[in-house]
Amino acid sequence: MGTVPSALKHCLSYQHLLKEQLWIGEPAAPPPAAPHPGQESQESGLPEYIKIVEVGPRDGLQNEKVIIPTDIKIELINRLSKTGLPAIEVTSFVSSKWVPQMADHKEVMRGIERHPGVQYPVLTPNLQGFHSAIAAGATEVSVFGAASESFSKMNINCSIEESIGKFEEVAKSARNMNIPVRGYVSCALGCPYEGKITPAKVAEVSKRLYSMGCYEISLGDTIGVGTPGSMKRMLEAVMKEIPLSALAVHCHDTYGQALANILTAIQMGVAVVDSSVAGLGGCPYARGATGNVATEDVIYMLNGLGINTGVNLYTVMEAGNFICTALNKKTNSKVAQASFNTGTIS
Ligand SMILES: CC(C)(COP(=O)([O-])OP(=O)([O-])OC[C@H]1O[C@@H](n2cnc3c(N)ncnc32)[C@H](O)[C@@H]1OP(=O)([O-])[O-])[C@@H](O)C(=O)NCCC(=O)NCCSC(=O)C[C@@](C)(O)CC(=O)[O-]
Repeated sequence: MGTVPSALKHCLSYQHLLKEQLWIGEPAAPPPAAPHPGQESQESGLPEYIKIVEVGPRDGLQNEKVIIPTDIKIELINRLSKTGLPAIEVTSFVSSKWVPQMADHKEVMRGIERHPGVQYPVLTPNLQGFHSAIAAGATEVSVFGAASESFSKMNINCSIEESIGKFEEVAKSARNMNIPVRGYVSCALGCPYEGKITPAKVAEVSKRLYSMGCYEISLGDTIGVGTPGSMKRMLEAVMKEIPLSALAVHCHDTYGQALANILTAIQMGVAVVDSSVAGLGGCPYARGATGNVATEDVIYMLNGLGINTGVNLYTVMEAGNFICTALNKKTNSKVAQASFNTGTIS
């Protein structure tokens, strides 16, 4: 390399490292038998396995200004189903007047190819949504509450107390049909209308969702304002009420803190992480909030920590490329940006 300028030297060696897959990570083999998230810990104390819940097709696409054709959504989900992801949130059974981007929920649900071992949850805010979801073939649903009164009102048009009543109806019907229910708590680290939310309020709403039978509680940093400090304080409060094995984190990346917040959560033992391919998304009721942390970036970090996810990073990047091309937008995943720029993926 005697005459190669130093900048180019750096570039060559960077590509060499990528080729060796030191950073990208070998396509991970799926875990031998679907382990319970967080069941085992590494010597470092970090979980051996982390379950990634892909929320891009719902949380990501609900926030796009244009209405995305149904066949593009179906193709995205079919591609994601082949990556090893254990759970892909498909759509929402909400009012099409409120969220027109999800109006084709039935067609999407009916159109996707389901892969064995993959869960396909959908959002259902009330019994009406639950019954439509089941009629369309849903086998898992999520209710979505908030730790902020104002956000609850803006998002689902009712108070926290009223929402709990609606979720209880969903949980009861789901129990009778053996349908698992996941629960979200939005504004866990801050609210777009009220600002600060106390960890005690997050713990209280989480406990109510868990007590009604939600098997997992996903704690949403809806507007991405959290920091590792506020994540730690919030989790400490919630962990007093709910077993760690039932907790997930759902971090938007508005302030660039999502990966740091996720690392904090997994250091505390949380073993379920929500993320969105290409970092798509936001929330229609949280103006300015950017997308979820990119799935590609989470897998890259977890690969580097030696944590198994069973997910193939390359195929997720390809799915990300597919949807970004369809939307004519740039990926928000730093890992995908770096890999495409260096020609590792073409
Ligand atoms: C919750 C509702 C439906 C209440 O909506 P509402 O207007 O209060 O409901 P209503 O019971 O008074 O009924 C009014 C109309 O809505 C219909 N309706 C009633 N329920 C349904 C339903 N399930 N599906 C379809 N239609 C429904 C109902 O049939 C009726 O229709 P009309 O007679 O006027 O023609 C409404 O407020 C809504 O759709 N909100 C949208 C909520 C939403 O999707 N938000 C974004 C997802 S949450 C999120 O992104 C955060 C999360 C989960 O990612 C975590 C985080 O980041 O924090």
